[in-house]
Amino acid sequence: MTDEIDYEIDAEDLPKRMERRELGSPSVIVDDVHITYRVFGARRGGTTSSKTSLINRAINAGRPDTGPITEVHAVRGVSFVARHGESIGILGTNGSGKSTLLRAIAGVLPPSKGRVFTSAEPALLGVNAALLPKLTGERNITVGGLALGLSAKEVRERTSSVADFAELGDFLYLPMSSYSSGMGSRLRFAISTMQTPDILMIDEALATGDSSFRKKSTERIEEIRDSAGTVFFVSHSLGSVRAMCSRVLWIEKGKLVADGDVDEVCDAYHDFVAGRSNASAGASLR
Ligand SMILES: Nc1ncnc2c1ncn2[C@@H]1O[C@H](COP(=O)(O)OP(=O)(O)OP(=O)(O)O)[C@@H](O)[C@H]1O
Repeated sequence: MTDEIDYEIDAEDLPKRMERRELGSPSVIVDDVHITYRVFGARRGGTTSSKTSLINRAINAGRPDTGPITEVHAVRGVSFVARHGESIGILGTNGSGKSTLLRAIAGVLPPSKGRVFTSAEPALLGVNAALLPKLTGERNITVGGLALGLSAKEVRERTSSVADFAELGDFLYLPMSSYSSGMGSRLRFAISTMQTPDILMIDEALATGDSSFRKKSTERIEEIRDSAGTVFFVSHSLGSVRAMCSRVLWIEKGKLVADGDVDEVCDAYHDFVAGRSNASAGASLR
């Protein structure tokens, strides 16, 4: 499908490419990681056989019936090593396992098999980053800053610069539920980077930013790389990945199909998506 690549960002809107840097020691080691979701109550394709469901029924007698269980094998044996100073783009078509992999690296989802080692606790910045819609922007900055391990004094000192970065204006004192999606994602980015994280993981969070915010956030990502941090960046925008990343991982159906040079992997991914979309257009004409 063509909408899997975001063509809406103009090339001139994008910041200039990030400079190459000397790479440091490993910051993240992902070793043959598999992640399987178990979905309860699915109606079709459940993994329970009639024999096991009989046993389950006997064991669960008297408990509420959750129905059969379907397993979704979202990540299948992914391995790579990330180093300090790298900015790594993660590409893949819808449902290929990008967000799942990111959440496993962040420690939010335990792998069902394999291991993840990180040199520090990663800061996961995603569309679902835990900000509380009923609280004002100001309170969210306080809660987010404390959750990142800053002291109350540090949070107070940094609140106005976070609000300025997120361009909230007077909305700072209004509940987040009144924010536009762009404001929300700017605030998420500003909070997640109020302390320079060793490992920053960004999941589509810049998609709603305008070009000036993209420029500012790219500069902030550069600063994080300068301080020898590692940045992971999940995006459907090939332009942003080309501009912001020094390496690209491409995941398809849960498997790592390419890991390497930004232009080589982006070009191959582009051709793959274009080929799929041509094939489906051909199929619909028949
Ligand atoms: N909580 C969940 N429970 C069950 N299955 C899930 C869950 N989250 C994701 N999945 C499934 O795991 C697979 C990978 O999903 P994931 O969100 O990681 O893909 P993605 O590459 O980030 O997709 P997208 O680009 O559409 O955001 C998909 O088949 C999805 O349906």
